[in-house]
Amino acid sequence: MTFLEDCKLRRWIQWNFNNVYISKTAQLRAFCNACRLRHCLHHRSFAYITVRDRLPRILTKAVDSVHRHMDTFFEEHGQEGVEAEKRAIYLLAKLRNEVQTDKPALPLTDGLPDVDLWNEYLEQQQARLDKDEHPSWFKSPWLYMECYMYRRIQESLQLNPPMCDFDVFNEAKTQSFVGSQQAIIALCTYFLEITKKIEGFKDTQLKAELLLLMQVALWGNKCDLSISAGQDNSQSFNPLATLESLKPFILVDDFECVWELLINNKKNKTSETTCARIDIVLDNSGFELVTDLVLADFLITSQLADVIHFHGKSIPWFVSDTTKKDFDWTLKKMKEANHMQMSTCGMMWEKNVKQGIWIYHDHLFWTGPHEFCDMSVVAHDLYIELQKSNLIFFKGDLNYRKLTGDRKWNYTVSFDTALRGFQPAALCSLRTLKADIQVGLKPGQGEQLDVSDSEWMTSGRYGVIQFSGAYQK
Ligand SMILES: O=P(O)(O)OC[C@@]1(O)O[C@H](CO)[C@@H](O)[C@@H]1O
Ligand SMILES: [Mn+2]
Repeated sequence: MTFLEDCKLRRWIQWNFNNVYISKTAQLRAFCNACRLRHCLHHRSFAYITVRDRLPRILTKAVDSVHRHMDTFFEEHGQEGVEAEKRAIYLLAKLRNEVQTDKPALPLTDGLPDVDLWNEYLEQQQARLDKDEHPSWFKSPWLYMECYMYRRIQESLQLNPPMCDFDVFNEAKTQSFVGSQQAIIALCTYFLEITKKIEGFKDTQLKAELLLLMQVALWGNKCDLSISAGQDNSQSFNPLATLESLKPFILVDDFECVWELLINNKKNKTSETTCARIDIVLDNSGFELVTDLVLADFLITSQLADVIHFHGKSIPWFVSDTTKKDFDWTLKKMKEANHMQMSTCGMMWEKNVKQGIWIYHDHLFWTGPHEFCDMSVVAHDLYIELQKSNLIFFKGDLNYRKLTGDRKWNYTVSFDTALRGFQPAALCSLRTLKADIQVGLKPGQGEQLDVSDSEWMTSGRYGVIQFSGAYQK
């Protein structure tokens, strides 16, 4: 086919696609292929198994959590509280039925500030389908529907005061922290030993400790209650003891890029006025949050950073993601711990917050439906804020899916390409693989893993330290 013929064919396909002259199913498949978003159409896909099995289990646990709270609510709010809980349980059970029977997604009605954004997104999804078709749990993009479920959980509570601030995942998150005590003690003990000697450290020693603590923060991402559908998966052993054995499971290791950026920043700091800022887009509370706080403290103590900005979630999200309440509770529990190393860290961290060295944000964008390449338009204020950073760490799998748009990329597509223009600053993903999407691999690397370990993309056994530095300020 000549170049001219190829161009004509492409124009014809595009014209047909735009003019919907192709059958509905072919259109939907063409839509899937064109945007390569992952839907649940394929009954063996991880997306399908998630929506069919895991999301209903998470909703059942949410109902159980509200149920278990009934007595407390009666004591606090009397019969009005009990009635509110019953209505919330009804809405959660209705949501579970909608998921299991592939009902159409519904507009939100709870009046929270992001309602219009969510409902406009729903309208955009609808506009891509025929009039008699509707965005639904098994036919619409997995990323959107999974985020939408957590926003509907919030609606179930928001519509029934005084349930608005109830966190259906709170028990699971606090249990995850309590169950990880030994690992937290081991990590804090190690970290405090570093802080005693760090003044005399050469750059090579700083580099070695940064690598170690970034790996601890990477593997801390295994402790995620969405993948376990709420089943406890605390960190039960010393996280430092397994780092060496886990190294082969790091599929992309851009640590050197991160180190070069940070140490050059530190050396080139012109004056005391220039402030080296690092942002951490948080993921799960519990043990993973503690690994992030230790990493953040190391970045300050080593003078690789002067200020750390944390970004958490504004509502309970993907079961274990960190909210402001979780962040504050974790610092308080650390400080109150009856173990010296934990309480010492907790007091240091509370001081960092009080002195403005650590700053916490929870922009609504992080609990919205959008991929990160939409941020500069949908949440321009947040994009501008992130442009002030020297380096942004993105923790976890959901952030990785939103960074790369949850497309079915080929394994060897570059990370920069998959970001599709999302470049507020240099960024580094610390992610354990728990969804079937991965970019930036070497030729043959993904195919080899397909053969050696069929679950390599979803088991959480593998991880990446993946950097993108080409950005326009
Ligand atoms: O972002 P995290 O906590 O690392 O993982 C979130 C997660 O468990 O939830 C989704 C599947 O339900 C996937 O994105 C991923 O498996
Ligand atoms: Mn998470």
